[in-house]
Amino acid sequence: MCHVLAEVLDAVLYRSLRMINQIPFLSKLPFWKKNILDNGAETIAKFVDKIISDRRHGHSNSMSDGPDLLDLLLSTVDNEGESFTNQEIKTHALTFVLAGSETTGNLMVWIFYILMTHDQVSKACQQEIDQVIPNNIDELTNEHLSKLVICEAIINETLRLYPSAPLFIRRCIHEHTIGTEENQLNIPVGTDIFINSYILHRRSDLWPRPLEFDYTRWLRDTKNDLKPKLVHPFAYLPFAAGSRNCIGQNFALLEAKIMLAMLVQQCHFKLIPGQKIIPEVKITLRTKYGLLANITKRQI
Ligand code: HEM
Repeated sequence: MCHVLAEVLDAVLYRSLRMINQIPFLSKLPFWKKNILDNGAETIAKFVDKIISDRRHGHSNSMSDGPDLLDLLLSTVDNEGESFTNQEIKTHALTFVLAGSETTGNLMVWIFYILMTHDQVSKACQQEIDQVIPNNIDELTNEHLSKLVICEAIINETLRLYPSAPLFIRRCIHEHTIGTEENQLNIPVGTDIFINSYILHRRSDLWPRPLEFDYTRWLRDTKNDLKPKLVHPFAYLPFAAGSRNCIGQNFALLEAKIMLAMLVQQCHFKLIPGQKIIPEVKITLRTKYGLLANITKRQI
């Protein structure tokens, strides 16, 4: 299934970047990886149908302590007592899996790439975690997590240099004219605009020393605990913005902080030398050839 998903994501990206998916007439023609998209979509739909049907008939259970997302989707009713249809459950479940797994997974890869290549960052991170989190703890509490300010800053800075979802599209609903008097650009209603946060986050007019990994730019004010103000409200868009921004952003940041804290507390990571680390966009921003590390248990 992973192989099919990867192929479909690849086809979606190929078609979106060539504007094929955005033009209804072109999107129906049997070219440009359309067969991969159609066959893949069918395979994935069957796979998810089976998961839903197994859960409905009690052949599978939530693997967490309480109900999982699928249980919630199956049991939710609206004000009129109507449940979600199978199609709606399938769409929501798939959206959450697709939007929530590769993005956070790739964020963790980039965080560990930074830690393994930036000694000072790694030391500061480990020191903070060792200070805040007792060795024998089973579960992190909110109190522990809110004290991990360096971890928070490292996550923010990693998402600046390596935003895991670097491309998103917005459609213009009011005509706009942007640019300078000599160099004006008119954007008519209906224009699809690709926003590239990878480039946005590296703009030297918005970020001092834009290519340098400097987590201290995100450290909160020690007196009032406020985050530093951005030079422009839309200078930083790892989770997009507006009414269709990432619904899972708070969950993702919390999940990333917990994983970072537990892994750094328990393990030692060393980059295997001689690797080419090249960022590649396949819907999400990943390392083209993976990231190999030696992981050993820390003596604590
Ligand atoms: C580091 C992790 C994550 C990043 C960088 C990220 C980024 C984004 C971005 C940029 C969008 C906007 C896409 C667009 O407008 O086309 C988005 C949408 C979305 N994300 Fe995330 N995301 C992350 C994690 C998650 C998680 C963990 C979940 C779910 C548990 C999630 C669920 C969603 C959903 C459902 C949408 C669509 C919202 C809508 O259209 O109204 N994301 N995400």
